[in-house]
Amino acid sequence: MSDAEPDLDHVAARLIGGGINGRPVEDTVDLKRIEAAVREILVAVGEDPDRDGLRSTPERVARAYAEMFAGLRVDPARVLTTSFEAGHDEIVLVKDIEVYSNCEHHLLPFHGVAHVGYIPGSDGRITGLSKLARLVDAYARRPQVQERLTSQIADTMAEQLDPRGVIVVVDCEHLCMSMRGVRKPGARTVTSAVRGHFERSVAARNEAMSLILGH
Ligand SMILES: Nc1nc2c(ncn2[C@@H]2O[C@H](COP(=O)(O)OP(=O)(O)OP(=O)(O)O)[C@@H](O)[C@H]2O)c(=O)[nH]1
Ligand SMILES: [Zn+2]
Repeated sequence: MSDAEPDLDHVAARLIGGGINGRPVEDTVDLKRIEAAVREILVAVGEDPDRDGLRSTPERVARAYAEMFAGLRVDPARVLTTSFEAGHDEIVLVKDIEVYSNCEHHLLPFHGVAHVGYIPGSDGRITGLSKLARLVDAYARRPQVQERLTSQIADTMAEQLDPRGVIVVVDCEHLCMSMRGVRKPGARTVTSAVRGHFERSVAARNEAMSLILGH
């Protein structure tokens, strides 16, 4: 057992509020393999992986990757299991949830916010607000594309909350477009996914969008 494993358990457990799908961390994250790969990359770019500043870098990167990709070890459906009786049948919206993810094309970060809303089902049951932010994390902490991140959040809410409608808007800057390649810092990508009532009703979509935009 390496020293890092309890940390990984802790990270994954924090993401979902307990449990990591019953699978031990060492089944899903091979820290030693990441370390070896990072060492290879350092050699390949012309660095000396044994110089003072870089000696612990492969190990640090392995731990960072395990944290950034902890969502791969989380069952997102289990994040939304806490629900409360509230008799609320209007929009519930959590906005400006910070998103940190990595694009699966370049393994470079994309960063921004998610706005996540739903209209409870006919039983009026609601979920804990923090669980919506945990759900965003569970999908963001994987190699991702923003479109899939957006629809996965919406689909899991639609399946688990049995709501009348779901709306998810994600607004991010992709570092693969800023610091390399086309080099357009500041360009933002906005994606949305609507389910149920929000698909059918322009008025409901407009209401949610004005809450998101703060009008
Ligand atoms: N649709 C979508 N594209 C993404 C996302 N993240 C990165 N990309 C894009 O993925 C594409 C990969 O394009 P490729 O031509 O295979 O790779 P590349 O030569 O590195 O492309 P450039 O970034 O244009 O230099 C780029 O256009 C990226 O901007 C995302 O979340 N969604
Ligand atoms: Zn990219």
